[in-house]
Amino acid sequence: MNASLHIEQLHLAYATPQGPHSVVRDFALDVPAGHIASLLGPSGCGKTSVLRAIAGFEPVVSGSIRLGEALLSGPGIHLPPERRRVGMMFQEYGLFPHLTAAQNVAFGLRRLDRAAQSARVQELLAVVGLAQSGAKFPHELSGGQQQRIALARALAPSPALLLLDEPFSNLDAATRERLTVEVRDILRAAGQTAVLVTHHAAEAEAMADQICVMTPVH
Ligand SMILES: Nc1ncnc2c1ncn2[C@@H]1O[C@H](COP(=O)(O)OP(=O)(O)OP(=O)(O)O)[C@@H](O)[C@H]1O
Repeated sequence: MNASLHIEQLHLAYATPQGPHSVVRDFALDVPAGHIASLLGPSGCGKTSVLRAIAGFEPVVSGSIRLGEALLSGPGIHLPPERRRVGMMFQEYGLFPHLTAAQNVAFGLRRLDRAAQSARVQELLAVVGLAQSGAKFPHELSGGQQQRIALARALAPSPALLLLDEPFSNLDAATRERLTVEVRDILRAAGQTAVLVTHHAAEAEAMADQICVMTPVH
C-alpha cells in the first residue's frame, strides 16, 4: 500500500568537533499517496540529508516524519530503517556484482517462499522491460539497464514510499533523458509515492507532480 508522506518542522544536524552543525531547518513536505515529489536545490542544501532522515539513517533533532498513519521519526522516536516500509534507489547503492539481475531483485524478498519470490521477480523484471535478462550479471548490462534492475529491486518489496537520490547521475545524457520518462511511467503505473532528489530542474519537471526547492541553511 502506498502511503502519503508528511514532514513537519524538520531540523537535522550533524555532530562536529565544534558542536552540532545544522543542515536542514524548518523543512516541511506533504506528498499525497501516489504522487512523485522532487527535492531540487544546489549542492550542500541538505537534499540527501532529508532522504537519509526519511529512510531512518539519520536521527532528527526536532520535527516529525510520518508515512500514512505511522510516525517514523519525532521527538524521542526513531523507527529503524527496516521497519519503515521505505524503498531506496540511490546512485551509490549499486547492484551486487556477484548476483544475477533476478537474484538482485529477489534480495528484498527473502521473507517470501521460493515460488512467490520467483513470481514477484518475474513480474518486476517485466515491469522494467527486462523480462529476458534475469540470468545476466550486472556487468553484462548497460548502465541504463542496471538502473532499471535497481528500480525493480527497490519496488519488489512493495514499499509504501520510494526514495530516489540522483538515480541517473552516472548515465549519459540521452540514456538519462529516456530513463527519466521510463521510470516516471513505471512509478505512475504502480501508483508509487516517491521522492526524487536531483540537481536538474528539467529532470524534476519531467518526473515530479510537485517540486520542493531547497535553499542552504547558512
Ligand atoms: N556525515 C556528515 N557529517 C557532517 N556534515 C555532513 C555529513 N553529511 C553531510 N554533511 C553536510 O551537510 C550539508 C548537506 O549535505 P547533503 O549531502 O544533505 O546536501 P545535498 O543537497 O544532498 O548535496 P549534493 O547535491 O551535493 O548531494 C553539507 O554542508 C554537508 O557538508
